[in-house]
Amino acid sequence: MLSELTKTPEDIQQLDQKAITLFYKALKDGKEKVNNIRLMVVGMHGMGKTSLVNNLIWEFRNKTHTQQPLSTEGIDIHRCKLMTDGDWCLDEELKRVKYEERIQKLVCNNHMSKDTNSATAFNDETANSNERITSTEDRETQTQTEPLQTFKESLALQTDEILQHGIKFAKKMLETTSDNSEKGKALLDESKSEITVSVWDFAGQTLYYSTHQFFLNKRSIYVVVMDMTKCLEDVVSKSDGIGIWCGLVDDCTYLDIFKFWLNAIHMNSDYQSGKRTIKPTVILVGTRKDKMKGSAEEIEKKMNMYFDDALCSFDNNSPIFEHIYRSRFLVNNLSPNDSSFGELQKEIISLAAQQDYWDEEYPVRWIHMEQTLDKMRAEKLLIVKMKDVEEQDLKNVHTLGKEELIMFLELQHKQGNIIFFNSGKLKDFVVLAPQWIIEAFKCFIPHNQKIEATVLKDWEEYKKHAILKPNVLREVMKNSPPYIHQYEDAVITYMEYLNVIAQPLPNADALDAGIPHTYERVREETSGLYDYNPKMLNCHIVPCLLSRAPRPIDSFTSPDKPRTPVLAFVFCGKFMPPSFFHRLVAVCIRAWPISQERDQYCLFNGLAVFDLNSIYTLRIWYIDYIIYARIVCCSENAKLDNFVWRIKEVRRTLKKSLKDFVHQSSPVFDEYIQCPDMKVSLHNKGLFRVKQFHYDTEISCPVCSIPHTVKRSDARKHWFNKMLDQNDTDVEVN
Ligand SMILES: Nc1nc2c(ncn2[C@@H]2O[C@H](COP(=O)(O)OP(=O)(O)OP(=O)(O)O)[C@@H](O)[C@H]2O)c(=O)[nH]1
Repeated sequence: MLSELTKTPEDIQQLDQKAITLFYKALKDGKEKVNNIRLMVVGMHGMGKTSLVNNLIWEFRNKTHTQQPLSTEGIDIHRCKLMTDGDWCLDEELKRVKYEERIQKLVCNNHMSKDTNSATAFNDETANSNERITSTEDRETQTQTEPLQTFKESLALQTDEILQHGIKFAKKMLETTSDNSEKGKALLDESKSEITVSVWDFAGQTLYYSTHQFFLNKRSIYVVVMDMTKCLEDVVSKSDGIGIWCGLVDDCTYLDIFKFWLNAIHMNSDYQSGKRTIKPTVILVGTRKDKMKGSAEEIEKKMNMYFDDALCSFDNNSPIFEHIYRSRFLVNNLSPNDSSFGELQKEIISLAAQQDYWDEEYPVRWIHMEQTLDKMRAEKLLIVKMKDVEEQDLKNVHTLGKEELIMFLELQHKQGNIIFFNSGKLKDFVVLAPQWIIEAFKCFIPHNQKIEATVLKDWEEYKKHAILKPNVLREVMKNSPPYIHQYEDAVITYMEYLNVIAQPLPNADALDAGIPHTYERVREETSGLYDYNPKMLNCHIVPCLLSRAPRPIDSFTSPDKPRTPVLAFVFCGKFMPPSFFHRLVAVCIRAWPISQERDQYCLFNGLAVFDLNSIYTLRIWYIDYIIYARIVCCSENAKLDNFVWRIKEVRRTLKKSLKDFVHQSSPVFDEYIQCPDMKVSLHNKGLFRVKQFHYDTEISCPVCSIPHTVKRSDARKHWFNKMLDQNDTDVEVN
């Protein structure tokens, strides 16, 4: 019943009962509506994103701001607040006042609640019913929660100090106003506003796709920026930043880039099929209006045609359309006083106000911890140890205690403000500035680092074969900024978690050569996968750097040897970021030894081979939006039927990993089997949707020269369970 009065954050509803009880207890001390808008400005390098962001923020537009934002090459984040006229100004100097006001409000509310106790009584009653549900668990949490009265008293003691600050602030603002500054007046009026906008200016690195899950989420409003002077079909030239684009496709066009961003937004949107939860969050913005020819009406029409053409390249029933907001904007960034910027600001706020998360309520007593994190950020800390956060918590007026602190951090993570995982080694760190993760990723990408002569040879091997030996890792760390190398453990842990790097297993030869067989087997709960950590093989592989071109896939298999049909994971919307394949390779590297040919790992750009045992190997490769897998036996006498349980296990590992990479519950890929009679595996030919065999016992093959059908039993042989014949559902193919 409490949730009828309180707009419970959706993220809370997904927590367990114990955490929910803890949250409601925290709410009893006061709650506040939180309306933070995350605005993600995305698009390719040079499209005009930064210029657009500058025109949206008062200080940048009027060039009054000298202080550099917390910035990395990857993303600039500006925290803004609304002024009375709807314009946005930087929030930095107001932060302290904002916290004080929020606390004052809590104190007032609590005083009032002494007189009119109905709401609290209701809360108490509901909480009591919660207590009844989880009585034993709750006793534990109760001991961690400071009594409400003590909290109120400690706040009351602080009230004077808070008011003093409030008065000081008011004076300061009046002084500004006496300078006839319109802005000063507006700020003073509006300092009560609860709406904040954090504007994220993304550089165009598609290479960092593995990290996008931390930035693109369902709690964001997106502005996708396109330069109206670039034709959709034009190939992006190297000087336009293809290095940054980094091989998503060769010869990629502006249309590819547009589609890349919309697909990336969709994949990270937590869209649930069937539940129709997509609400438009994407605003399309065209830049360089000044360079377009024609009347105002004509150029508006051209902009609409441009975006219509771009959107029409998606399939008819694509969910992408549901993300797109009806209003589009055309701007000239060189004209800061153009009214379109104000209109865009208003549209962003109104769009955010329509989202499910708008007006969600959070405990006011979390303000201190928010402030603590902000203070740490102000000290330019991008990442901190969890124990430091715990220490700070103890110093706060109201200590949250470990359990509530963890819940607070997990929710901050879900909102995209920090990165925090309460599991494995990751729980020892709190990433205060999510862009740190891009910095960490970047140090593994060779650029013009100065390399010690003693390491040069291994460095060259790293660039060529993506093998990161400990000395190269040390060198990479040495060359990185202090906030990276001082946190080397965290860098490695996060990069392993993201499957950017992986430690290989020793293969059978290495074991025969006397390398001890006792691996430390660590279950990383965060990845859900077993992570063998053979200490003696201390090197890592960085799959996204694999550049060696593979031989044709059929040179790896012979039609005369026992082999499974080709299993294909076909991505919906004809889009799969290459990083999905790289991450899958990382998972496989941890699961099975990498096959070797003439003492070289069989790892290529787009293809990898693993030893499942001494005679069976797994090949995985990808082309465009399809990932393929085939298991092959090198002994003519062996029977695949004797290996069936391992084959199914391999499929489950591949499928589960791909599912984990996608941050939404609706399926984004489908499983297909290639015609088992095809001698040579051809890309996107002779593929049969496995679920189709639920309805059909055989399907005719349109590809093979000799007309034939593919039988259900043949299609499902090896990779799938026989029981599928009866029990397969459309949701899960086991
Ligand atoms: N004529 C004209 N030039 C523009 C417009 N918008 C941006 N520019 C220019 O285009 C260049 C690139 O603009 P940026 O805003 O830095 O582009 P970006 O997308 O942020 O690029 P990255 O920061 O590299 O990702 C700058 O020289 C801008 O002055 C526009 O509307 N009209």
